[in-house]
Order: sequence, then structure tokens, then C-alpha cells
Amino acid sequence: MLTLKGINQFYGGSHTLWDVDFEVPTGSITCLMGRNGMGKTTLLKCVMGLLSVSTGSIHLDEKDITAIAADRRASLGVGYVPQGREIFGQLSVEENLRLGQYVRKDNGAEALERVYQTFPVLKQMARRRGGDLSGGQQQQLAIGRALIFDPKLLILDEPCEGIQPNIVAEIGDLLIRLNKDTGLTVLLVEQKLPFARRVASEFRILDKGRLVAGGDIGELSDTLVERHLSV
Ligand SMILES: Nc1ncnc2c1ncn2[C@@H]1O[C@H](COP(=O)(O)OP(=O)(O)OP(=O)(O)O)[C@@H](O)[C@H]1O
Repeated sequence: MLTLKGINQFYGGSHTLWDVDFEVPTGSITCLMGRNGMGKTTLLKCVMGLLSVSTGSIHLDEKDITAIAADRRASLGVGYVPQGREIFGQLSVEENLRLGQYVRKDNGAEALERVYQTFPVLKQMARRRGGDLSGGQQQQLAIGRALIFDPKLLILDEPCEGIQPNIVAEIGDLLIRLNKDTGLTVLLVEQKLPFARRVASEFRILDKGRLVAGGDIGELSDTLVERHLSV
């Protein structure tokens, strides 16, 4: 589904990603892991076209998207739920969702209804301001906004950060359900090991901007955790 080859990225003179080769298999839930500041968000932003890469290529299926602008990547089927959610606090829930519709060719009414079925709480709160929602509800809104244009790849940056445990479990269930029922491929950054082990089928680990390990989630050993993830 997604293939990165030889990615190097710099913030000014600071070399952040080093020769990263990275693959998200079609139909997988792939979890990108690593300690704080190792380059996980930077890598996701490169995939989304929000940061440009110095060298390397990014392919979505067979298509080279390395030089394609961020908004076109969305219309090619990549949904993004950024860290911190970035919903619009002054806009209503429904207005926030409608922002996700601009990528669609139809008016998106059916898609909106589908999102409301997935997240009934958003329908109840359709006219409330986004900023008045709880953290968990805002996260559901951010995921709903990304789902509204039927992405084939959904990218989430720490979706469970700052969210109460029952909503974390719900988000995990939702990702598993979407993956099983609709074939949605998922790439997520997640630091919580139990969540990653429950939800993901694959893992990748970044350490100081380099990809140091990856494979089936069952291969995420205590040794790898100790070496690259423990703080
Ligand atoms: N806009 C920026 N300008 C300069 N350096 C940056 C910028 N954004 C991030 N960095 C640096 O790049 C490195 C990687 O940051 P990044 O946010 O990608 O890490 P991360 O693995 O996602 O961390 P976290 O888990 O804390 O979100 C860090 O050293 C960070 O300080």
C-alpha cells in the first residue's frame, strides 16, 4: 500500500530521518513506535506531504507521490488524523465533518450519515462547537473527518494520547472493525504497548531517525522493547 525508500529529511541543518526504508502492507494495521523525539511524527508528515524529503521516494500502491502536494494526497485516498487532533473549536461538529467532504466529488451526504452511524455521539452533538467536546469525542470527530472521504489508508498520530481508557478501547475496536470489515489499511504512531499489541498486525521502530526493527507484531520481543522503547 505504502512504500518509502531511502528517505532522508532535515529541519534546516538538523538531519532527522536517516535512509528510512519503510513499508505498510495492504490490509495491515501497522504501528510505528519509538521513544519521544525519534522522528515518528516527522515521518508521517513526510508521507502526508506536509514536510518535503531531501532524498528518497514515497509510493502509494504503484503511484509515486513524492512530489505530489498534500491536498492531492488526500484525494488519492490517504486520510490523516494529526497529533493533537486539530479540530476547529469554533466550528460545529457537523461543520468540522463537512471540511472532510471537500475531497469528495459527490456532496458526501451518505458519507456523513455513515460517520454518524459509526460515531452516534457525533450525531447527538452535531450542532455543538467542536471545542466543547471532551478529548475522546474530539478524537472521534478527527477520525470521522478523515473517514468521510473513504480513504484506503488511514494515518493516525498518537490517537490515544490524553484520552480516558474506555474511549481508548473503543478507538482500538473501531480500527480493528474498519480494517476487518472494509479492508482499510492503517498506519498509526502509538507509544502504548498493550494498545499496539492488541490492535496492530505489524510494527516498525524508529530510533534516532533510523528504522531499526520491524515485522509481525508477534515478533515485538521484550529485548526490542527494552532496547528501543523503554524509557
Ligand atoms: N519543526 C521542527 N523544527 C526543527 N526540529 C524539529 C521540528 N519538529 C520536530 N523537530 C525535531 O525533530 C526530531 C523528531 O521529532 P518528531 O516530532 O518527529 O519525533 P516523534 O518521534 O514524533 O516524537 P514524539 O513522540 O515526542 O511526538 C526531534 O528532535 C524534534 O525536536
